[in-house]
Order: sequence, then C-alpha cells, then structure tokens
Amino acid sequence: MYTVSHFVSIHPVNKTTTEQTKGQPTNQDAGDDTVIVGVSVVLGHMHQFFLCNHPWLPMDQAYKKYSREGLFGRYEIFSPVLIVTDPEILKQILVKDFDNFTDRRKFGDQPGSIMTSMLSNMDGEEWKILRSIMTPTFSSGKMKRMFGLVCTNADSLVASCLNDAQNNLLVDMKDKCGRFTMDTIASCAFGIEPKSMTDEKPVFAQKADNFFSMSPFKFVRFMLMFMLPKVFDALGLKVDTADIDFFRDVVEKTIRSRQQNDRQRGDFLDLMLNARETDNEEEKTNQDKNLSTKSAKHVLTNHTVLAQCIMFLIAGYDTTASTLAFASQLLAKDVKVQQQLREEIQKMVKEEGELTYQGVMEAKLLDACINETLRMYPPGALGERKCTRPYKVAGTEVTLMPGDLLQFPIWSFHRDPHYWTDPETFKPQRFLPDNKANITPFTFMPFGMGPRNCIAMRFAQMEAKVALAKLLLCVELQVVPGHDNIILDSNSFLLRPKDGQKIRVTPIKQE
Ligand code: HEM
Repeated sequence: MYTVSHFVSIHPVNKTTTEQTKGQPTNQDAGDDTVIVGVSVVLGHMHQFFLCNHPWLPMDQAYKKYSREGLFGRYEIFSPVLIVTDPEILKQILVKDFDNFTDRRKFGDQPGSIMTSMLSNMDGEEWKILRSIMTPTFSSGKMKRMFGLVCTNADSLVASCLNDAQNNLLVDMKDKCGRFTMDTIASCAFGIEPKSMTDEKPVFAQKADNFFSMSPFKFVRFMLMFMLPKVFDALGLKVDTADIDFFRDVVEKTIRSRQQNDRQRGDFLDLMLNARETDNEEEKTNQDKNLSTKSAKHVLTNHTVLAQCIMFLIAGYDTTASTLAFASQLLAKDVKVQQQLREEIQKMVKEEGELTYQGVMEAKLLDACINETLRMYPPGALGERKCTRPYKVAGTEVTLMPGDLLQFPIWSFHRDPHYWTDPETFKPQRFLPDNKANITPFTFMPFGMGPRNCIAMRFAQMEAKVALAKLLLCVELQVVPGHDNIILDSNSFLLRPKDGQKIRVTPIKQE
C-alpha cells in the first residue's frame, strides 16, 4: 500500500487497471521512474507557478507527460497532492464514493470571517445542510420566474452594445458582460439594482473584478492562505479583503430593509431568511417533543446568511462574464457558426413570438456553442477535493488518508487530444445531440461534477444563453484586427480574457 505521501515522493506509478494508451507519453518516456516533476527543495512544485504566465499551465505541462498513468503527484511546499487524470477513477471519487470526498481545502480559515463561512468553504454536515437550503434557489420554477429579469438585463446589455456601435466604439465584451452578470445576479437573488450597465464607474462590478484579480502581493498572500494558513495567521493577515467589506455593507442594508418592510420576492434572500424562520418553528416543535435536531438554524446564523449572499454576488460575476466574452470572440471569428446560431434563434422567435424560457433552454446549437466555449475556456480550470475517510483508489496501490488533497485538471481534460479531435479548434457540433455520445464521461466538466458541483450551473447556463441569443438577434459580432486572438489574463486565478475582449458589433437590419 502507498500513502499519497509515498506515492508522490518516491514510488513509480503502480496502477493495474488503467490502460496505457499507445503513443501517449508516459513517465517512462520522460526518462523518470517517479511521477514527480522538478521538485524544488523549498516550494515543492510551487516555484512553477511563479515561472509560468498562468497558474494552471504547470499542471497542464505535467498532465501532458503523465496523464496516461491515471494518477500523478506534485508538491505544494511540503504537502503532496494527488492529481487524478483517469476519468473512471474521477467518477468514483466525485460521484460514487463522494461520501469520502465531501470537502475541499478551505480558502482561508479564520473563525468569524465571511470567506470562511461561504458554502464553497464549508465542510461535512454543515455544508450538506447549507447546500440543501440553497439548492431550491435554482429549481425549474424559480428559474422560470427569474427568466424575465435576466431578459431585461440582457436587453440593457444589447442597448449598451448598440450605443457603442453607434459611436463607432469597439466593445469590451468582458467589461460589458461583467456589468450584465452583476446586475443580473443582484436583481435575481436580492432585488438590488446596481445599474452597472449605465454607470460610468460600476462600483459593484469593479469590486467583484478586484476580488478575482491577482497582483504579486495578492499572489503571495493567496499562496500563504492556501498552503501555509498558520503562517498567514501569524503574520496577522486577514482572510476578508476590503472588497468583501463593501459587499458586506450592501447586503446588510438589503437584509435590514427586507426585514423592516416584510416584503417577499421569493428570491434567494427570502429563501435563506425563511429557512431560518421555518427552522425556528421546527425546532420548537421538536423541543416540545423532546427531540434533538441538528438544524438549519445552527448553520444559518446572521453571519452565514450574509456570507452566502456575498458569495453569490462574487461567484455570479466573473465566471459567466468571461464565458460570454469568450463566446463572443469565438463566434466573431467563426462567421458561419455565428450565422447558423442566429438563424436557430430567429426561427425560435418566429415560431413562439418571442424568446421563451423553454425555447432558450432547448435550442440545440445555442447549447452546443456555450458548451464548446466552456470546453475551450473553462473559467475554473482546476477542481479539488479533500479526502475525509481512508480510501483506497480502485485498481491502484494508493490509499488516501483524511486530509489528503486531490485535484482534477479541468483545462487539461478539455484540451486532451486523446478525448477530443482537434481540441484547439472551436467546433460546437461536438455537443450536438447526435455527437454527444462520443464524449467520454468525466472529460468535460466546466461546472465540476457530482454533489459538490457548481450550485448555480443551470442559472449560469440560462443567463449566458439569454444574453448570447439577444445579442445575436440584434448585432453581428466581428473580429477587430489586433484583437483577433484570445489572450488569457495571467493576473487572475480564474480563467478570463486579458484586457477585456474587444470586438466590433454592427446592428442587424430588422426585417
Ligand atoms: C459559467 C459560469 C460558471 C462556471 C463555469 C462555474 C464553475 C464552477 C466550478 C468548476 C465549481 C467547483 C465545482 C466542483 O468542485 O465540482 C463551482 C462551484 C460553485 N459555484 Fe460556480 N460556476 C459558474 C457560475 C456560478 C454562478 C453564477 C454562481 C452563483 C450565483 C456560482 C456559485 C457557485 C458556488 C456557490 C459554488 C460552490 C458549491 C459548493 O461548494 O457546494 N457559480 N462553480
């Protein structure tokens, strides 16, 4: 038996089930009988992050060498991390044996901090209770009700693009779409209207943008918080940044006003506040019956409600905005697919009289274009889980112990020529219903996988589809010389375009 530490430090890969794929580089081809790549004494493999433009590139380089082994390892300072590259093993870990991997590493762990109390950072039972309270936010019924608000915000996005076109300006799609996603999540989840689309200085969007941006100082801070939390605390650093404080003020005011006016919108905020009330009643009934409960009330303090609201504002901003910016550029370049997609949407509108929830969600090419964009540019390029119970990886000699970390390289899976023909080319048809069966399960996972996947996946898809559909009905997207390629921002730990994504839009003459 190998522990992860053994496996990563000394032993060669010893798998028995995953087939070695012909012609693919292996660790032997690399002239190396261990799965370790260039360990530096002080930083483990972390020095590679300092040397590379993009945080996920060192992982991708290692993936290219060792992925056919199914598992490989690397060091974060002194801690070994297991990288899973076999889709079958990943399926076991993320879905079938999820109970052994319910947690992620904490992104800052300071009691009383907002970051520590976000769903994405929670562990075990607390995470389970909170996730089950929050999940109904995105039920089909709620999504249908939010559709109108998403459409209204998408109309403002189109109007703003048309305005730029009229003034002969290039459109910075990342900036525009960031304003759109911020206004959409704020109005859908809280009834707040930041009016970012028309604001010269859209403070909500700028604060959220800041949150995901990296500077050399932020990078070191982030590394310490993630990998050496004790040193982070000893230096007196705070997990919550000033951007978080801004959102804290906004959300606190909104909660107070909701409670004072006793108004219900049936949105995310109501759901959280009501869950607490319902739970008070349930707890009272249970106390009367002398029953003990681990209830939502224990999880849903004022502080946790606040933390989830802030998380939604931040998480809802960058990911979908980048997806839309990438999609716009890819479609601007592929004029043929752009026109086919426009025709699909025009046909739908002709048949149904307007853009409908069902129409948008069922449009096949629209779905394929968003999926192909997310395949090529997944905003979250790397997934992670923490082992919570001893676990032997099937078909291998490797045993994970509680606390061991494992990662799955989403970007690398999405670009692996073993799973995708011509992976560097935008080919939405891969995701059309007739071709979907050719996709190997667990090689496409822009929203993660299993019970701990992205809670807002369906909302994000709907939001991106509505915005793209509305844009294509009104404008042609065109490539601008000098801005014809997608360049990724190296100052962000999410995948996003560098300096926005500039395109030209031209109004379409309405018949
Ligand atoms: C295109 C848009 C989006 C992408 C690509 C995306 C991607 C992801 C990924 C990869 C994860 C980790 C999943 C895993 O570990 O298996 C995640 C988690 C999460 N996402 Fe998203 N996301 C998007 C939009 C959103 C939006 C709009 C929201 C909120 C309104 C959101 C809220 C969250 C939350 C709360 C989690 C943590 C879930 C948990 O730990 O239980 N995401 N997302």
